[in-house]
Amino acid sequence: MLQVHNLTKTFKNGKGIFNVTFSIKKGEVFGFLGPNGAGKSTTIRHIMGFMKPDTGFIKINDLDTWKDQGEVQKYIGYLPGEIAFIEGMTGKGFLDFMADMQKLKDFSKRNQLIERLQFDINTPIRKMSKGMKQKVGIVAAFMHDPEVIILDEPTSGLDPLMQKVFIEIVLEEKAKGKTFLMSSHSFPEIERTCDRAAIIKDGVVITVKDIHELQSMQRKLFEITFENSSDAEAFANSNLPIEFHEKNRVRVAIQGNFDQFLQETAKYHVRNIDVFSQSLEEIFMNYYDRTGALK
Ligand SMILES: Nc1ncnc2c1ncn2[C@@H]1O[C@H](COP(=O)(O)OP(=O)(O)OP(=O)(O)O)[C@@H](O)[C@H]1O
Repeated sequence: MLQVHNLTKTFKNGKGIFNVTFSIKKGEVFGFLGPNGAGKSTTIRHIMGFMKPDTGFIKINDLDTWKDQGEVQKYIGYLPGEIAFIEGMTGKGFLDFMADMQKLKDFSKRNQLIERLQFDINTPIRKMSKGMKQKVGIVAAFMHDPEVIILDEPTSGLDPLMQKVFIEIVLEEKAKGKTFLMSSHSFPEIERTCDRAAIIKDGVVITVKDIHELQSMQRKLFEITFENSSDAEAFANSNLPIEFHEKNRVRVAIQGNFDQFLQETAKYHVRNIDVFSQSLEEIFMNYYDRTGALK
């Protein structure tokens, strides 16, 4: 459905993207993960046909996104990282403008999205918070029912409740067979929606992985407070990877295999458990460690 092949763009300062290659199947939600400045937006701008690659190509439905730009756009819904709104417009003004460009006839999806995302379309955009602007952009990306939806950091600015609504919308569209590319630097967001994800750093795709494989790379720290210090002592003497032990508190780092941890914990009286997930940056570091050469 979407093929990115050997895409290279070098900016004058030497930064850019280098030999980026991946492909996305129809009906797949594909995550594009990387820290700030990794090259996510640059890749997406090429996919949208806004930039001409130095080398390589992108195809959507067998159309070249640079050469057949006009044709390709009909299939795509797009949420940019930062939306350039026209000065003085309201949310409604912007959505009407986009609906005109998309030659939208049926407004039912648009109305339904506005209701679910809960915002007032009559507010002038310059008075909107980042999250509200993001909602306007999400409606514009989905309302014409495109086959392929490309989202550049879609949940930035959304509160947790709205992030949840957004994820539900993505999963519903996925169930209808829509294809997604979604960039993010948030692992949990990608984890809930994506089938596979590419990790990009310094303009280079380091790996493309099944999301379950990525999840198994994520270490979780459990800090357990036991009812008494003798339980904590016994737990700390198990062969689990203990990071810290003091009085009745023990911190253990688990990666992938939770069974032994659960069995061991269940032997004692537990007062509280706090969980800390490894950040994306830490997963990257972990990944580099494992692959040596990338260190
Ligand atoms: N037009 C440009 N001219 C020069 N350098 C650029 C240009 N556009 C992007 N870059 C550089 O290319 C690199 C990749 O930027 P890009 O915006 O694609 O990253 P990103 O992964 O989307 O980051 P973020 O998460 O911060 O949005 C960065 O080092 C950026 O400074």
